[in-house]
Amino acid sequence: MDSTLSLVSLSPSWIPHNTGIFFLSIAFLYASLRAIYNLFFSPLSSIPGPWYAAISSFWITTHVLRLQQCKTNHRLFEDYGPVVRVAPNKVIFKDVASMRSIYSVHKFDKSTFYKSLMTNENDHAMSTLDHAGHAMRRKGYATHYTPSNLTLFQPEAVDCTLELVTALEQVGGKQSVDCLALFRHYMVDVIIASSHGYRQGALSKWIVGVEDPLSTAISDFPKRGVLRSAVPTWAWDLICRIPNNRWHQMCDSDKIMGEFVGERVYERRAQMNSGKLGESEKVPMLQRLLEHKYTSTDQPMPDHDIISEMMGHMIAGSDTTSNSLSYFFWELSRRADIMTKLQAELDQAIPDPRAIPDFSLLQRLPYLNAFVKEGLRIYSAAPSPLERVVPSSTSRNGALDEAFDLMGYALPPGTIVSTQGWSMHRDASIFPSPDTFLPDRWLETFTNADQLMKMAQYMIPFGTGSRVCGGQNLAQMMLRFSVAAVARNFNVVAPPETNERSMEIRDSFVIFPASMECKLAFHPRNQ
Ligand code: HEM
Repeated sequence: MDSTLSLVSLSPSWIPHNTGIFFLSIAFLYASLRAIYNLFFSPLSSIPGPWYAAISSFWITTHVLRLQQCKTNHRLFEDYGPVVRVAPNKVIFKDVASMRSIYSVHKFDKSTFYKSLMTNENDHAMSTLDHAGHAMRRKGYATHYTPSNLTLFQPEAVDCTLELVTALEQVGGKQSVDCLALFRHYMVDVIIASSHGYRQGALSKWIVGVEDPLSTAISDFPKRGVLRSAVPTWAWDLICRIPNNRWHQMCDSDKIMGEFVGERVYERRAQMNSGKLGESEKVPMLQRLLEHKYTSTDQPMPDHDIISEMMGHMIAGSDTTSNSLSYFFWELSRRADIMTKLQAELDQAIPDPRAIPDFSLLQRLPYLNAFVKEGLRIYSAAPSPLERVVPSSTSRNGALDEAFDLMGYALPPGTIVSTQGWSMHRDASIFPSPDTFLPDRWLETFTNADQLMKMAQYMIPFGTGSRVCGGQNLAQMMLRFSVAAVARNFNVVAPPETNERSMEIRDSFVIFPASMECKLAFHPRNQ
């Protein structure tokens, strides 16, 4: 009894008079104990990496916010080897066998990072985390992007590309154009043509200075996402009220796209219901989704899922392709040697510069293909860590709490694990002089078949495994159409403001130039 009393009477003297300091001390003690646990006692303690990355996520977050995550991770691989702990619960690796195991064999679920890519406050294929839920969604759209189905949309792709050439001719090299915007509008037209089945005319509007609100919304969406994830909901509602039209437009980008797609969904459903749509082999993706039934429920795909899926493809397909193209042409503007070889091949293959050949012919042009592959190696649009989560069991017999073996390290369930294209594509043992843009490394010779196969295994510009880019065939087609048509018709010149510094790569899942623009002049060639 005495002792209890003395404890009670003693306790106030244990608590510092200032409660703020008391709670700060508790927080500090907790953080220190956590840091000690993370550093010395966590199951990930034996994995190489800087100590400051192991104790908290703060360090890697600063690099994410500085838009330098890929380069930072790459330096870590150089310093610590192919497996690195980058945060208390995050491990990155650079290894082909582990990559196959995680993305293709075990098909780990995605990390919650992907929720930041949700559209219309709803999931689409890319943001669906779990494997089963994703498989159901992917089934709805996958056939749209098969090579044979895309062949049906070649006329639209060619039309859009000819419009691109005409637009550049109108400018006539007299002034430079921002390629990020130019190719975004081009890709919006292509994607809308194949997914909705009509011409948006975004590029023709842009070239005469008329805004296309849909293209603006697509470009605003990622910026909105970054802001949206950084502030709490109540603060988001407040900052969206800042009285500025351009600001409102950015805040509303998700809504603008949602309304655009929503209207088309209801319109097309009405046409389908009234039997106005005849039988046709050429079916836009929207119609495919409207006819799709989820296998788990045998119910039609709900409209809000269709809207989000359509929006997801607009976002996934436009800035990725346009940013890659901008970097491809920037490279051509400063590498006369490459442009000369490319134009020599194109001049022969495309005698009439305005007659864009069939895609099957472009696929057979060795230098064009080598150029695109090298472009996707160095300027792959999404070279960031593709995060997955170690599940509670990776064994076939369903044993629980089994650690996953990653190159000799046991990763417990819940660990976030990833590889990044940036580093796979810059592995010097596979790609000699990895930072040099060298299309010739991809050209077949009598002796390099093994080397080419190895290089192909390390190439993941479109991701890999069950979550590989759904639109990669469309992207591959459009990269070839646009490079062939533009390089056949124009020489590319970079004005002084477009230089190493302005084009330095920043990454926020997708890459973009530090200056947020890529101005280039396209001078018509003397044919
Ligand atoms: C150069 C252009 C492109 C690049 C570099 C690229 C890259 C990628 C990557 C790396 C992923 C995988 C993300 C992950 O595993 O976490 C992905 C997913 C996806 N991409 Fe692309 N992409 C491009 C163009 C396109 C186009 C043109 C479309 C369609 C119009 C598209 C639609 C998609 C979709 C739907 C997904 C999600 C796939 C799924 O989970 O089912 N992409 N893309």
